[in-house]
Amino acid sequence: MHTLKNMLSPLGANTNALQDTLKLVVIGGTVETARRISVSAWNGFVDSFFLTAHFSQEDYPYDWLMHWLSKQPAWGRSREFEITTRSVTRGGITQSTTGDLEDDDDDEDQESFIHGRKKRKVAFLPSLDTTHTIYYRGHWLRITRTKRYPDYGHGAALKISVVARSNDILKKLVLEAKREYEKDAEHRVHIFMADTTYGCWRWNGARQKRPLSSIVLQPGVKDMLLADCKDFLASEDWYAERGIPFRRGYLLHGVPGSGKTSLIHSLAGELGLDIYVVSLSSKGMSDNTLATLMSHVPSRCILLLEDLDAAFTRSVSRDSSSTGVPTASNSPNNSNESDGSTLSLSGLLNSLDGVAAAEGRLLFATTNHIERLDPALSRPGRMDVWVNFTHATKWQAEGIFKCFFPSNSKPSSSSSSSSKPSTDEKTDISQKNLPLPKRKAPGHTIPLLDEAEIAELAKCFADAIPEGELSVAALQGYLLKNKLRPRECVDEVREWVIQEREMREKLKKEKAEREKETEEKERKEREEKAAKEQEEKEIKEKFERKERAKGKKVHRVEAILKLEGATSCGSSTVINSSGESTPTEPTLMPALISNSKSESSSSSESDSSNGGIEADTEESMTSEEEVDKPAGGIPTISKETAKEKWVAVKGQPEPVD
Ligand SMILES: Nc1ncnc2c1ncn2[C@@H]1O[C@H](COP(=O)(O)OP(=O)(O)OP(=O)(O)O)[C@@H](O)[C@H]1O
Repeated sequence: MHTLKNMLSPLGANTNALQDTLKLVVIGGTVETARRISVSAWNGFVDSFFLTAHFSQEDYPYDWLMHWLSKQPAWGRSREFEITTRSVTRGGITQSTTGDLEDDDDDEDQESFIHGRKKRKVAFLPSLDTTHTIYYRGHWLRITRTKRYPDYGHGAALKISVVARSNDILKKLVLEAKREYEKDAEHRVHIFMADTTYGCWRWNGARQKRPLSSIVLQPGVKDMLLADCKDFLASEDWYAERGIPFRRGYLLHGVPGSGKTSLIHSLAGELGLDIYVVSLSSKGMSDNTLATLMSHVPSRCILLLEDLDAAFTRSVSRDSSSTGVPTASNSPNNSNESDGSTLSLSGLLNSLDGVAAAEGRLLFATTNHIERLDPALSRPGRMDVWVNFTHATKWQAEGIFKCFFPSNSKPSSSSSSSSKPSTDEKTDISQKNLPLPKRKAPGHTIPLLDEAEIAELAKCFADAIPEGELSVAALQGYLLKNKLRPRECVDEVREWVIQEREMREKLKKEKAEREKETEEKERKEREEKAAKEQEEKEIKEKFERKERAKGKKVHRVEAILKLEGATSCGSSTVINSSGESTPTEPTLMPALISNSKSESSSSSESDSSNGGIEADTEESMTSEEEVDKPAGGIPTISKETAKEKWVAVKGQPEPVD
């Protein structure tokens, strides 16, 4: 300090202020350094005593823990946290926590609406990049949530540290979180979609399970499928013993709106499996991407390939060279051309059952056009069970009517016989548990009819529905419109069927007209293209003929000059590629040069002397004559020479066309 004082003394009165500033800087720096040292020492201490577990968003334990954390009362007291009304986890479960902003006395079972909109509940979560401490089973947990790729909006990670001798506490924590997560996710089906950009699966939401009884199919179909799936999932050892790949494929094909997708969703709920959806025609799909996706499918899940035929409007051949690039003949959808999709059928087949393909999954594929599928794709081993979905039968119409209208559970005495479906002998076991009497009455008032009346109405409804003409989705649409008027719905159904028919006829006509117009347009385009091509061809031919004619002239002049050179004491002429000649000897040559040089002009003169009748295409003929008869008829060489020249020209080999 003394030295500093000595150094600053020449500065006079300002010295004191400067000294104070410097003192502050030195003290501040020392304090900050001490703080940093103590923080890093503390971190070192913590790291050496704490057990730390890391959880990545890409894996399930992250979801379990986030779900568990969202339920911890500690967040209600925390001074820094994140509030969200979005789904807390991949499970899409928004939890009512201690910090819930809604009234706590809201009945869980009661639907709560404000102005027709459902009230949103909020969840409290650990905020990003902050370390939170919560107490769990006699231990203090330090929890840090970070985002690894903030720019991409995903890739979060969780770090949990605890002071403990063994990692039992962390194991207990993860198990508890898993149990709670699974309990809450019990009533939901998780959907994952293929991300073709990154070649990974993205969680797309969790849907409420759909009861299998709400799917109305011909008797026995659902039972058969459910039993088959259950049997498969339970037979891993059986497959292993026989060396058969542990995979099973189901091909659901048929008309649109017949319940293919709904059935898969329902089966997933029944079997407790997640659904992994791949749209083969999506942008950027390639053999490699598909193979990567398939190799990351978990062992017990449903893998759904939607609209299988759509992918192969681009590639119908099993040829390994097939790149999936559309061709004129097999590509009705030319927009695929530039979508970057390079999926080939062989690529798909390899990813389905190649060495890297996942085992233990149930493969479901849907298509509206089974006839478009390559037999290699639908052969047993790839697609073991085929189910055809048709338009609604009367039996289905009756079933779906019963699904829509609840009845009070007391059957009337008069109707026990008529309450059975008309085709009672075909009893679908899964259809027995239709949720009719058990269903909770929603907010709006559906008149509760007794079972007998419902059965009667359902039968009348089915009678009015033509067999195999309308889709179940169309029937559902009609019933939805009349969901509060079961009786009127039946009274008006015949009228609706007529309207539907008319509408379908109209749409069919419009479609036919559109197709005709498109065809006409395409035909015109083809014709225009052909005409253009023809025109271009003609121009090219004309040009080539001209070129040939020029070539001939050059040859002939060369021949003449050679001939002349031979007769006139060895004088020589060099003719360059453009047909111009360069005399090396003056003897006789001026006349020859003028002859050869004036060829083009003489040609045009000759043309004009013919009154312009000879067009370009005839130019070669005219030129030939001109070589024999020089322009203006003035002989530039002697008769004898001309004769020799004629002989020489005729002696030239004709150029091959
Ligand atoms: N057999 C059925 N039982 C119950 N509901 C059905 C049935 N078929 C269709 N639906 C209803 O129709 C709607 C469309 O059904 P879904 O999407 O399952 O048909 P899809 O056959 O998969 O059609 P697409 O081939 O066009 O994909 C759904 O809301 C579903 O509830």
